Amino acid sequence: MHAVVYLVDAYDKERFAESKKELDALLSDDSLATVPFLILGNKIDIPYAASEEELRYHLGLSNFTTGKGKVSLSESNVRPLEVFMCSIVRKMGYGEGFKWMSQYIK
Ligand SMILES: Nc1nc2c(ncn2[C@@H]2O[C@H](COP(=O)(O)OP(=O)(O)OP(=O)(O)O)[C@@H](O)[C@H]2O)c(=O)[nH]1
Repeated sequence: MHAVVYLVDAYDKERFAESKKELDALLSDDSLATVPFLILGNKIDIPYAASEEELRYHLGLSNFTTGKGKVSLSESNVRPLEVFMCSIVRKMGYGEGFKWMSQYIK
């Protein structure tokens, strides 16, 4: 596997704990230890949806993301991981996420 794209419903706040549990299981999977993780917070077209900061907090990623834009991690042992907010129905946000992720796929 070259990458993981993890799509979270940012509107479904009651299930953030469940999302965190699933994500933690993937993050601790040895076979995925070096692959980039793109976390997408979907449904931001709905006003009640969580903000990026809120989603990071609930998924336990507040101090864990590696930076947007071009961040070279090849010299380090750090796994690329970033959160991008999106609305799939509005076709927005995820393009930036996939672009970010593509720089880390060998
Ligand atoms: N408002 C909005 N609705 C969306 C978006 N993306 C998908 N949906 C809608 O969400 C519905 C799919 O429901 P979800 O609950 O997200 O699907 P799921 O993840 O397969 O189901 P669960 O595992 O039960 O969460 C469909 O009606 C989609 O049209 C989005 O960006 N904005």
